[in-house]
Amino acid sequence: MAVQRVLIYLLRRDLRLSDNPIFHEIDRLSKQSPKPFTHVLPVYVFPAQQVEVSGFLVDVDATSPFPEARSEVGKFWRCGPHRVKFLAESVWEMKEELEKVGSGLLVRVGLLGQVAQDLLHQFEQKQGQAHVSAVWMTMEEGVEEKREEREVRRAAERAGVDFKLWLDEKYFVDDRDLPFDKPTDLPDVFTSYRKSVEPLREAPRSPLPTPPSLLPLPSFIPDQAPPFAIPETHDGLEAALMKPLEDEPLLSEPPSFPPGVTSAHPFHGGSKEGLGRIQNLLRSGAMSGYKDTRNGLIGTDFSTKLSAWLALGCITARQVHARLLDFEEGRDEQYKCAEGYGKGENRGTAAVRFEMLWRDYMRLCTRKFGPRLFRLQGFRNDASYPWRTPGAGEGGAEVTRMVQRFLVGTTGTGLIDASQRELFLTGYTSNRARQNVASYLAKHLGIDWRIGAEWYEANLADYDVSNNWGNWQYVAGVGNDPRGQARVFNPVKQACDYDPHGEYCKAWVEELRALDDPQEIFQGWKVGQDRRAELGLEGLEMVERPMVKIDFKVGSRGKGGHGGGRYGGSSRGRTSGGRDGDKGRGGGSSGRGGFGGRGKGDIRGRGSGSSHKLVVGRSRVVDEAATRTSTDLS
Ligand SMILES: Cc1cc2nc3c(=O)[nH]c(=O)nc-3n(C[C@H](O)[C@H](O)[C@H](O)COP(=O)(O)OP(=O)(O)OC[C@H]3O[C@@H](n4cnc5c(N)ncnc54)[C@H](O)[C@@H]3O)c2cc1C
Repeated sequence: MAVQRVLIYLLRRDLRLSDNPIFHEIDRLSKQSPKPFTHVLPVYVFPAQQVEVSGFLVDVDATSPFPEARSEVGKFWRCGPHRVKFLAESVWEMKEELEKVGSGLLVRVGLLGQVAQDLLHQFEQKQGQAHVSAVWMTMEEGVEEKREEREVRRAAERAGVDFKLWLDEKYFVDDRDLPFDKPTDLPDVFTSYRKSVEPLREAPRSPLPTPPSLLPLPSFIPDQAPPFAIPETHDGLEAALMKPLEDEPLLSEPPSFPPGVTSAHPFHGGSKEGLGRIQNLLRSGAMSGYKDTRNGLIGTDFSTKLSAWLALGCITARQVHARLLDFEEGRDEQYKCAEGYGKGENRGTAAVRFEMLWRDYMRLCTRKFGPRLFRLQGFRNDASYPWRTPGAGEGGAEVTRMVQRFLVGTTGTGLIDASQRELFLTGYTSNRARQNVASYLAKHLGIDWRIGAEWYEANLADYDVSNNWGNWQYVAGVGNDPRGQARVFNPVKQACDYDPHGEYCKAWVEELRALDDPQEIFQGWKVGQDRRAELGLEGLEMVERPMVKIDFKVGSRGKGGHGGGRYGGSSRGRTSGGRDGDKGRGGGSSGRGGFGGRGKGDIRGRGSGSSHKLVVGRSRVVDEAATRTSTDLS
């Protein structure tokens, strides 16, 4: 029997068959004679430093050889239940899709470099039967991801096997079309970058076709290294990934899912649902209305909700763009009943392209600044802010307690508490809410913004290293925001603008449902002592001891309108100006278990009792003046 020439393809955040440069190339090469490879082994590795893999242990006595996948500052699980589920679904669908085209997917756990080394070693033992000709994978940004690439390269070199790092073509503007050569040439202001690649509608390349079939798996399939075992079903896989998170939940006393509320992100992982979502948005008209609804808070359709599929590479930005073009040019009859069909680019479709360019930009910033993405001083390398840190130092205990309340959503500021509970319970919260939460932690509380970024990493279904850490930096004032520390969101004013009747806050913060006056919903502490018992608010820490009292006169606003359905459903967000280009863009570890594990995740907790005015960065006190600043900016 002829020796099989095997290509190993290590999948990462490129979990799709269509518009995938590696599968496309495999398909092309398989038509050549002689073929460079006779067999292909696609492999997905759950990376042990990012995803907790102890749930795959088979032997009860076995101890995981890997440290727990916990964040650096807060010690949170790095990949919480919502992303675990979305990821498991995406990986499993990838496996099934590959099986349909004559291939398959090998699922493994461990450190990518070690797994690669182990696979290559096992193949070496089978010299007469199969020979690995090459290892391919796509390139990612991020410190860990780069380390993984170096380790896989080294493993391949040691085994005398070719290694190739591919560009993952999942972004809007292809790297090969960037108007600069070196990462350091990326402008530090988004607008300058945007202008350099405009017109956006002409910028992306066309998606690559889906291979109709693939070369088969090799006849020898290497084993998973002990002490782990890989489940053979999707349910088994998800259960193994969930186990450590269930044994030690992110919060010991989590908020419960409030009655009558539906998730704004009820979606599942995998390309099929992602691509279907783009079509639904176009058919329903939601894509065309996006510019006007994107600052909404309630429902599935105020924004695209494409982020989680984009983050894992289940879909690509240029697939979104291609479908927008089909709609705009009137080339796809399925959209013909939707407003704007065949009428060219509209405000909504243009705005979606604009946001996808932000995603590109954040990724390019990671490439430019490397490890500074994760540093407290940020891209700006600004060490001037007196960040407050939890832990043993002076005032550290109070900060620890504040962080616990921030995580469970009992701060006393309605919008922040609603968003934090929504995030924890559903794995999603809107961009508007994210901006406010980040600004609240970093600027109103002056607390180390990395704790917030880590909490988002743990909870977001759509976590993306560049988007998350880049946006946190941006809002915290240490990233690539030309306005830096001057940009502050007043979450009370923002609630008035984007949740004028308090529907969103009441949906997620059940304790506030007895209230009608938005002024009280957004700032529970404004409810008079005499009414607290009657309204069931007596003894609530968030009402009696808000972490900060952020003033804003509700009556002074009055934009009116709000997002439709009560507590969720498929309503669209309210129409509101929001930002315009760059202008309004806003916008000490506690040991194992971190804050959530030990915290009294109490809705009616005792708390530190401290309620204080805002202390931020350079001793700025956010008051009426800052409120005005916030009004101007967002
Ligand atoms: C503090 C903070 C943390 C964030 N963390 C993440 C994260 O981990 N992963 C993530 O994908 N996005 C993150 N974002 C960006 C943004 O909030 C989400 O992309 C968006 O809310 C996802 O919902 P959507 O798909 O409906 O977005 P839409 O409004 O429909 O936007 C379409 C797409 O454009 C991209 N996009 C939109 N806004 C941004 C932005 N500000 N920066 C970069 N790309 C953007 C996303 O890929 C999104 O899917 C963060 C924003 C903030 C302020």
